[in-house]
Amino acid sequence: MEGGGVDHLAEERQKSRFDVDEMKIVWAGSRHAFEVSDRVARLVASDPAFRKDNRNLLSRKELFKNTLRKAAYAWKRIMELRLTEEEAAKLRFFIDEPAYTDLHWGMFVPAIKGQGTEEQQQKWLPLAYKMQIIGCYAQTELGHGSNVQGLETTATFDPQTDEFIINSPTLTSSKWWPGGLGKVSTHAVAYARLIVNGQDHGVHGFIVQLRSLDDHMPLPGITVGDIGMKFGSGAYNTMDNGVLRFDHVRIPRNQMLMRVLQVTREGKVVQSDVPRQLIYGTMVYVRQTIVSDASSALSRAVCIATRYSAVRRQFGSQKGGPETQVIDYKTQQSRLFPLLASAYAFRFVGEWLKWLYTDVTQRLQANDFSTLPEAHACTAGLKSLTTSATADAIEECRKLCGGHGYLTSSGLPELFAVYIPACTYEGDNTVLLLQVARFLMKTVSQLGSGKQPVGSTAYMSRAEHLMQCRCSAQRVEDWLKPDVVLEAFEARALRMSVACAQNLSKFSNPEEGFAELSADLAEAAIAHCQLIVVSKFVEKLQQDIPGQGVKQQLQTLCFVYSLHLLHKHQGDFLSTGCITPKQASLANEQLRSLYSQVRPNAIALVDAFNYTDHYLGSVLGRYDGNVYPTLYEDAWKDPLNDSVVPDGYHEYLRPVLKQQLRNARL
Ligand SMILES: CC/C=C\C/C=C\C/C=C\C/C=C\C/C=C\C/C=C\C=C\C(=O)SCCNC(=O)CCNC(=O)[C@H](O)C(C)(C)COP(=O)(O)OP(=O)(O)OC[C@H]1O[C@@H](n2cnc3c(N)ncnc32)[C@H](O)[C@@H]1OP(=O)(O)O
Ligand SMILES: Cc1cc2nc3c(=O)[nH]c(=O)nc-3n(C[C@H](O)[C@H](O)[C@H](O)COP(=O)(O)OP(=O)(O)OC[C@H]3O[C@@H](n4cnc5c(N)ncnc54)[C@H](O)[C@@H]3O)c2cc1C
Repeated sequence: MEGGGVDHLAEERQKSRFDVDEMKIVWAGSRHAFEVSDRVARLVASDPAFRKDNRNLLSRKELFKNTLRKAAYAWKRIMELRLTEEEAAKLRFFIDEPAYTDLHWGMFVPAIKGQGTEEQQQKWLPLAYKMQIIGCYAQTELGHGSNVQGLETTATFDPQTDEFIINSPTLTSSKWWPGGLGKVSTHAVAYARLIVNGQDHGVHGFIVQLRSLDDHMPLPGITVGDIGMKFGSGAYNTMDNGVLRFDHVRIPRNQMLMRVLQVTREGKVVQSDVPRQLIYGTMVYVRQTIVSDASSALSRAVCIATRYSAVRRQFGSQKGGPETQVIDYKTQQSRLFPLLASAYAFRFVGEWLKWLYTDVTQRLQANDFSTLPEAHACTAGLKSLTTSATADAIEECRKLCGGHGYLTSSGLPELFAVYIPACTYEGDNTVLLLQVARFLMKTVSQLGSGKQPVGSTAYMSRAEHLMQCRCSAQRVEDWLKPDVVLEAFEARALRMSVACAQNLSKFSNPEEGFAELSADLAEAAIAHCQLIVVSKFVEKLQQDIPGQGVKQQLQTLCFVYSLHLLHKHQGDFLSTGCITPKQASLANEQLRSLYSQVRPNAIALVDAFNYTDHYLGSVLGRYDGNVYPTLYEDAWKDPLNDSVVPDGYHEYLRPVLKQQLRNARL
C-alpha cells in the first residue's frame, strides 16, 4: 500500500501468480468496503494527530490522556467530514487504540437497542448517538464474571416512589472490569438482580447515571474508579477498566430495560413473548464482531512475520552468494503458512457469522426465536476457537521473527498484549466451548426423534452414514477433493459428540456426568467449530470469484487450513476411525506440496490485506522491507540513548567500578 523508496521485496512481489488488487477486494468483502477501508486507512496514516509510535514510552496518566485526546479528535473529524457509520467504525479501527468509545458504540448502544423498548430507545439512543452521554456495559463483578446468574448487585423496586434502588450488598458485588467505566462513562447499562415484592426475578439490565453531566463528579451513592494497570506497557492500558459500587442509588422505574420483562407502576412483573436469553443478546452481538477482529489481528501478525521472513537471511550461502531467506526453510513454512491460511479462513467465517447474526436479528424482530440457540452456539464457539488460535498465532509470529520479534518496534509484543484478553472477555473460551457442547449434546439426543438438525449441525442428519463411513482418499491428490476433506471433518466431529453422549448416558445425574466429561466435551466442541470454519471456506470457493488466479490461491489456502488441522489433530481422526494412518500420511504429503505452492505468492497474499505501515506499526513488517536501517535508526531514538553516559552513572555505577578497582589492587 505504501509508495516511494527502494522496494526490497519487489522481487518477491514479481513472483506472485495472481491479481493482488482483486484479492484485496475479496479480503475487504466488496469493492465498496475496500474503497472505504483504503480511504480511511490513508486518512489516519497521514494525520500526525494519530501518531502511535510513542505510546510505550508514556506513563499511564499520559497514555490515558493521549487516548482521550485522540478519541475527541476522531469525533471532531467524524463530524467535520460527515462520515457514515461504516466510515466512522473504520476510523476507530485504524486509529488502533482501545478506548472508551469501543464500549460506548460496541456494547452500551447495542444493549439499549436489543433490550430496550421502543420508547426507551427513542429516549436514550439520540443522546448516545450524539455522545451527549457516554456509556459502558457493567455486568462483571469482583466475585462473578462467567456465572452471570450469580451476580449479586440488586435492583429492588420501591412502589412508594416508582423507583429501583440499585445496591452493592457485598464487596464481591462491586462491578469490576467494565471498559470505559473507570474514568469516562457518564452512564452504564448495569446488570442487577431484579427484586420485586421480595421476590428475585433474576438478572436484568438497568440504565444508571454515574457521573454529573456538568462537572463529571460521581453522583451521590456512586463509588467509581480504575482497577489498575494491566498486562504489558501501553497496550490495553489506554482503557479505563473500572470498579463501581452502588449505595442504594435510586433510578426511575422506566430505566430498567424492559423488552424482555416489564415491571408495572403497581409492581406487577409481566413476562413478554421474548425469551429470557435475549438479556444475553449484547454478548452474542459482540462475540460475532470478535470473530472478524480475530482475522484482523491474525492477518496483521502474519503480515509482519511473512515480510520479515522474506527479508531475513541465515545460513546456506553458496559460493559467496546470498544466504537463504528464512521463508524458504520448510520448518518456517510449516509454522507460518497455516497461520496465513487461518487469517483468510477466519475472515470468511466472520463474514458468514455476520450474515447469521443479521438473519437472527431480523427473525427476532418478527418474533421468530427459533434460531437463537444456533446463533448462541455459533458465536460462542467461533469466538472461542478464533481468539485462542489468534492469541497463539501472534506469539508464534513473534518467534518466527527471531530475536527482533521481541523488540517493541516489531509491533508484535504490543499486539499480543492487546489481543490476549480476547480469550477471556466476552466469555472465557473454555466456558463458551462448554455452551457449544451442551448444544451438541441436545442435538445428538434428538437424533432419531424425527427432529431434523439444521444450520451448523445439519451434517448430523447424515449420522447413519457418518458413523460408519470410511475415508476414500487413496492418493495424495485425493486430499484436494473438498468432499473428501469435508466428510473427514464431519465424521470426526459427529463421532466425538456421539462418544461424549454415550459416556454421558452412563451417569445417573446428567450434570455430574457433564462436569466429569467436560474436557472431552470441550474437545468435541472444538471439532464441531473447526468443521464450521472448513465448511464456510469451502462454501466461499463455490462463489464466483473474479481476478486472475485469485480463486486458485484461495483453494490452496483452504486446503492448507484444513490439512494442517487434520495433521495437528490426527489423534482425533485416527482414534475415531475417520482416516487410516496411511491416509494421514498422504494428507501430510499433500500439505507439504501445498506449502511450495504458497511460497511464491506469500508476500502478495499478505499485501492483499492492504495494511498501511502506520496500521502495522512494525519495523519488521514494513511494506518496502527496508528493515535493518530502520531498526538501527530506531534504536538511537530510545530515551536511554539521549545521553551517552546514563543517568545514575555517578550515583550507582561509578562507585561500583571504583570499588572493583580497589579490590583488584588488594
Ligand atoms: C496494538 C493494537 C492496539 C489496539 C487494538 C485496537 C483494538 C482492540 C482490538 C480488538 C478489540 C475488539 C473488540 C473489543 C470488544 C470487547 C472487549 C471489551 C469488552 C468486553 C466486555 C465483556 O467482557 S462483557 C461481559 C461478558 N461476560 C460474559 O461473556 C459472561 C459469560 N457467561 C455467560 O454468557 C453465561 O452466563 C453462560 C452462557 C456461561 C451461562 O448462562 P446461564 O444462564 O447461567 O446458564 P445456562 O443454563 O448454561 O444457559 C441457560 C440457557 O440460555 C442459553 N444461553 C446462554 N447464553 C446465551 C446467549 N448469549 N444467547 C442465547 N442463549 C443463551 C443456554 O444455551 C441455555 O439454553 P437451554 O436451551 O439449554 O436452556
Ligand atoms: C480486558 C477485559 C475487558 C473486559 N471488559 C468488560 C466489560 O466491558 N464489561 C464487563 O461486564 N466485563 C468485562 N470484562 C470481564 C470479562 O467478561 C470476564 O472476565 C470474563 O467473562 C471471564 O469471567 P471471570 O473473570 O469470572 O472468569 P472465571 O469464570 O473466574 O474463570 C477463571 C477460570 O475458571 C474456569 N471456569 C469458570 N467456570 C467454569 C466452568 N463452569 N467450567 C469449567 N471451567 C470454568 C475458566 O475457564 C477459567 O480458566 C472484561 C475482562 C477483561 C480481561
